[in-house]
Amino acid sequence: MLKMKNVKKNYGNFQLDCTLEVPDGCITGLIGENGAGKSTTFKAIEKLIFIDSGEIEVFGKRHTEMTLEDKEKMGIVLSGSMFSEILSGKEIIRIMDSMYRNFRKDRFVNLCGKLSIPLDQKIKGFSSGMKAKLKVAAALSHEAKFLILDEPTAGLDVVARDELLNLLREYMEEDAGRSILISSHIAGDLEGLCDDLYMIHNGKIILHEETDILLSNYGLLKADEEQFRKLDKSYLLRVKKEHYGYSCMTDQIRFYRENYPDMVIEKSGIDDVIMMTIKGEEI
Ligand SMILES: Nc1ncnc2c1ncn2[C@@H]1O[C@H](COP(=O)(O)OP(=O)(O)OP(=O)(O)O)[C@@H](O)[C@H]1O
Repeated sequence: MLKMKNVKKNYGNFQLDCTLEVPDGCITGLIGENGAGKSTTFKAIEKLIFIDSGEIEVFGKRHTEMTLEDKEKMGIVLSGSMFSEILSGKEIIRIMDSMYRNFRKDRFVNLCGKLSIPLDQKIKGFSSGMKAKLKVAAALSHEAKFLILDEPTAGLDVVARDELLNLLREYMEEDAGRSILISSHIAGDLEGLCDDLYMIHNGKIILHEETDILLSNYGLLKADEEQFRKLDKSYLLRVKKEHYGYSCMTDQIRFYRENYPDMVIEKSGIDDVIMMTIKGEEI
């Protein structure tokens, strides 16, 4: 669905250098802290900015060869506001209808009902959660094959976030050929949804892994100085000095559990993997 190869964009001290892929039928997540480069990556895909170098391919076509029809097959959620505040939900329907040949008004109205978005009110009266939900309802209403969702859960409470993630799962179930690229700085949102995850830090992809593997094979070893000295370090990815000795991240938790039964070894959550990848040192 999407291939990005060495896509570079310079903004003064910041340089994006991104290589990633979203396979057909998959949900791929992009996780990174504020300023990591998530929105810049999305804007590059959506052709909202010029890139300095690199290659982007969407729907098997080079970016430069994309037609208006191809663009209509992308369902986009931008991180900032997308619709003018003076518009009402009903006016959004008119705009969407004129923009997308495949706009499904009944679907949009139905989604807005499900998400408690009042279509007769102006957007300026919406809460930030309602504005976030409106953007997703619009992206899901024109038969897009590829959803590109930049922080769609930002500003949502736990219940609304769950509702929205369920809508995305349903959208994928309707058609096996659809794909999603979704960003968040909340790992919990993405781990229950995505097939694979990329982590971006300072504009660079620092880790790419299937979510199942991240959750089943990655672990954190807590070793004192003596344990660390004797430890087989073949399968350690990152090490960090701690007051008790060292915390070590591995993607072979079974190996260490079998061979070091006396050591404290915990499964790592995605937040741990992010922390260790950023703060830990390579071994
Ligand atoms: N138009 C621009 N001009 C100059 N610098 C920019 C511009 N857009 C983004 N940047 C810089 O690029 C870097 C990455 O920003 P980006 O918005 O991609 O991060 P992000 O991961 O989406 O962050 P957040 O989670 O805060 O939205 C930041 O340092 C930002 O200041």
